Amino acid sequence: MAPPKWRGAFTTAFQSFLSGGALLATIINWFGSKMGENGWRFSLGCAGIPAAIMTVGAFFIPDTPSSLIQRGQLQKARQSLNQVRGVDSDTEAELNDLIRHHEAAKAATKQPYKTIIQRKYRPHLVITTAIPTFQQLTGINIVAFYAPVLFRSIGLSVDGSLIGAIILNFINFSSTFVSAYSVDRFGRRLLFLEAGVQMILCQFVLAYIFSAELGTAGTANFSKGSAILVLVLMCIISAGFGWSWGPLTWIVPSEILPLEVRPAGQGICIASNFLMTFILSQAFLSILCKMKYGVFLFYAGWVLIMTVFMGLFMPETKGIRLQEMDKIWQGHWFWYRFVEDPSLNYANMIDGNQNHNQPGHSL
Ligand SMILES: OC[C@H]1O[C@](O)(CO)[C@@H](O)[C@@H]1O
Repeated sequence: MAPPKWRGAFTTAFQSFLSGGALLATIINWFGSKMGENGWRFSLGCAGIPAAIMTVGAFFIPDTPSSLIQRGQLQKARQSLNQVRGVDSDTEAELNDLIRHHEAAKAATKQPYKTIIQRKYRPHLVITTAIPTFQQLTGINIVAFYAPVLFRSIGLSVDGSLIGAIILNFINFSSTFVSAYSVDRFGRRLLFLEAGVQMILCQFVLAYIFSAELGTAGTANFSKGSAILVLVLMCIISAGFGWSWGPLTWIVPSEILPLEVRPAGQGICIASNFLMTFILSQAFLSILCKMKYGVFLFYAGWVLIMTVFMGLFMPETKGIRLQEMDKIWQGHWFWYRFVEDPSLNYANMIDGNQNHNQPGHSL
C-alpha cells in the first residue's frame, strides 16, 4: 500500500512501535518496582491496554487494494488505490499489475509452501529466512532481556540497572527514526553494512573490557569508568540495531516476496525470528557461564558473518516497485541463475535463440 519511494519509511513504523512498546514496558516496570508487592500486578495489567486498543482499532483499518482485488471488488480496489496515491495519479497500470500478480498468486496459493521451495524462489526463500534468523544473532534480545542483570553484574544498583535498561530501549526506539529518514534516501544495504561494522567493533571492545575487568572468574568489581563505558557501548549497539537489522528485517521480506509466495514467506520470516529468539534466550545463561566475556566475541563473529552475507547476497531494493523486483535478481551476480527472465524467454520465442541468462549488472 505504501508508495515505493517511501515504502521503507512506512514499514519502519512496525519496528518503531515494537521498540516503543518495549520502552514503555521498561518504564512501567520501573514504576512497578517502586510499588511494593503489587508492582507486578500493575505491570501485567498494563499489558491489557494495547491489546484493547488493537481490538477496537481493527474495526477502523481500511481494506488494501490487494485485499479488495483478492475478493473480486475491482471498483473498490480502484477507488482505494486512487485514495492512497491521490486523484491526480495514473493508477491504472499499478492496478493492472496488482491484478496480474493476484492471478499468479491464486494459481500458486493452493500449495504455498511447495511453491516457495521452487528453484526460482530460492533468493526469496534464502533471504527471507536468513535475515530474521541473523537479526537475533546480533544479540539484541540478550541486551533487551538481560540488560538489568548485566548492569547489576557490573556493579550498578537495582534502580540504576532499570534506568540503564530504559536508556537502552530509548536509544533503540529513537534510532528507528534515523532508519525511517535514511532507508529510502541511502538504501538498505548501506544501513546493514554500516551498522554491522559498528556492532562488531563495540562487541570487540565489550569483550575486552569484560575480560580485563572480570577475567574468566567473573568475581572482580567493575570500575565506575568501565561500567559507564559498557553502558555507552551497549547504547551504540542498540542504535546500530535500531536503524538497521531492527526495521530492515521486516522491510526487506515484505518488499522482495512476490504476492504468490508472500503469505508463506512472511510466515517463514516470523517463525525463523521467533524460533531464534527462543533458542538464544534459553541458551544465553549457559553460553554466558561457559564463555564469560567470550559471549561478546560469539555475537561479534555472527555479526561479521551476516554483514559479509548481506554485502554479497542482498541486492539494493530501494524504490523498486514490487512488480519490478524480478529485475534485481536477474541482475545480481549470484541470484541471476535461479530466476527466470521473462523478457529473454519472449525473445527466444520470437527469434528462436537459445540465450542463457546473463547478469546485466552487479548490484
Ligand atoms: O524486530 C524485532 C526485534 O526487535 C526488538 O524489539 C528490539 O528492538 C527485539 O526485542 C525483537 O526481537
